[in-house]
Amino acid sequence: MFPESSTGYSYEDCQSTADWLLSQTAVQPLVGIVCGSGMGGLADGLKDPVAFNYKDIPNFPQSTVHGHAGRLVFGTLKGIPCVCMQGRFHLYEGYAIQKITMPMRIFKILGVKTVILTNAAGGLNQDFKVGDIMIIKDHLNMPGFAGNNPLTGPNDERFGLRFPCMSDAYDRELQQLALDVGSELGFSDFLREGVYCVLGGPSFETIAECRMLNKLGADAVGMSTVHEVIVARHCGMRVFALSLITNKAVMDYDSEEKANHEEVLQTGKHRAEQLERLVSTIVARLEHNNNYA
Ligand SMILES: O=P(O)(O)O[C@@H]1C[C@H](O)[C@@H](CO)O1
Ligand SMILES: Nc1nc2[nH]cnc2c(=O)[nH]1
Repeated sequence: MFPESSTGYSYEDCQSTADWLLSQTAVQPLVGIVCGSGMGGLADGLKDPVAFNYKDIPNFPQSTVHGHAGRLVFGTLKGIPCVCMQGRFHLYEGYAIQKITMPMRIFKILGVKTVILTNAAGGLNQDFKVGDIMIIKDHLNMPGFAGNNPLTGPNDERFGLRFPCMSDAYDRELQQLALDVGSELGFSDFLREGVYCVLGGPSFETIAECRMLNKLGADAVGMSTVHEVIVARHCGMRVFALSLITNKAVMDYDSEEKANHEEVLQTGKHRAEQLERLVSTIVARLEHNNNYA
């Protein structure tokens, strides 16, 4: 039904990839970061980086999308040991959903307690502007409605429960921390909260689809993150996620705007500096609150 949908990676496969990585770096990460389209600069902020190309990591898929470098970078951010995916995997690249989410299980075995995910998204909420940063408070999992969920297949209890709860997927303390940090940094004017909806992509949405998603309660639409969140929560890591609103979803038949990947990457560059400050300050505060887990 879906690409290789019944064949995930076994616990042993994930363990051997994690062991391989740990044998090559002294960094034992407590925080895992996933960079969205055009946001790879987040990884460049890591001190004393040790980087691996995905093609050199056993069992790892390859990045195929412009704006996703395809490197796993270990290092410290404000003194906190981190691992950063400079490039993620998407359903539309043709990978099985279990494959695109496998790095979350590697994070878990590496010792990561908190995962911070970023993405580029189209703004459906009419109050949002291009360049806004939306703290994700909840999601709509459209591929999941059609039966494409990363936890499909045999459940290995070493990762987590067969039926994990998702009503607490996005950690509320971390959302509040991000609001506080954003306010201190003077970012409140472009910091928002909302619901992210994932679709399969790679085509952008029609006008009718955008209108429908907005009516269903989505504030932003994209092609990632939710699958990773489900797998990260399944194995008990705390999750914080944010969307950079890179373009306004087209909701009006008179509009001349057309969604395109170049605009997405451009907006990422514009907000890169603030995004990096927001994320690194949140990471630093995780230490102060001692709230890794
Ligand atoms: O990896 P993210 O979700 O940031 O990437 C978004 C979705 C598509 O991959 C791409 C469209 O421009 O950006
Ligand atoms: N599906 C979707 N993904 C995006 N990623 C960045 N912008 C968009 C968008 O408008 N729609």
